[in-house]
Amino acid sequence: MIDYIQITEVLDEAACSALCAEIRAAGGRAAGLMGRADQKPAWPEVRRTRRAEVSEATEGSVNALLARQKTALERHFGLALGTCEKPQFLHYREGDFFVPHQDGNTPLIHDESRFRKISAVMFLNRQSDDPSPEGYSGGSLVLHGPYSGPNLRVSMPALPGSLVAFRSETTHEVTPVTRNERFTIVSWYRGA
Ligand SMILES: O=C(O)CCC(=O)C(=O)O
Ligand SMILES: [Fe+2]
Repeated sequence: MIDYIQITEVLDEAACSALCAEIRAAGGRAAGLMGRADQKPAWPEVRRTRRAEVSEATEGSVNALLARQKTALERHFGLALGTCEKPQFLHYREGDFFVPHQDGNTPLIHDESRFRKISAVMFLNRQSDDPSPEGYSGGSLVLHGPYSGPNLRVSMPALPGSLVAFRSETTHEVTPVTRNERFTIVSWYRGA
């Protein structure tokens, strides 16, 4: 089984549109991977997406929103959670993706990722196969079952304004965007 929770309507339509516009306008830079500071800044074979710097006010309101979801997530996952990492404001264009990976809390590597307990993704625009100008195609967030179990793949419903959360050790990927632009915000809750 893959354990995740989706909380709908954490952002309303107007907030989603404003965030997409701010992220698009910010331009952003190729997003990197967590790791040592001396590594190359981007890994286009592994992760291709832009990461935008938004205003302090926007980042502050997203931090507050993430803090408000904490109790529901603690209850769902049976974990005591602490603070969230600095949220990443992501802009995927056609062809952008993130290969299957874990965000942290695995016994694989001794870096900052070991403090991540719960990964959270907020969807800011709609995934749709009709050619609507606001929607995108492809770009599914897919969670994978653990390697010791059956070969499970579950696509998360990309409902704009919703937040999806899962344990950071869960393998997941973002399949390539095949049309238009995809906008998400991601962050990680650390343990208490
Ligand atoms: O954009 C997404 O849906 C998820 C991105 C992701 O997996 C990550 O940033 O670690
Ligand atoms: Fe991830």
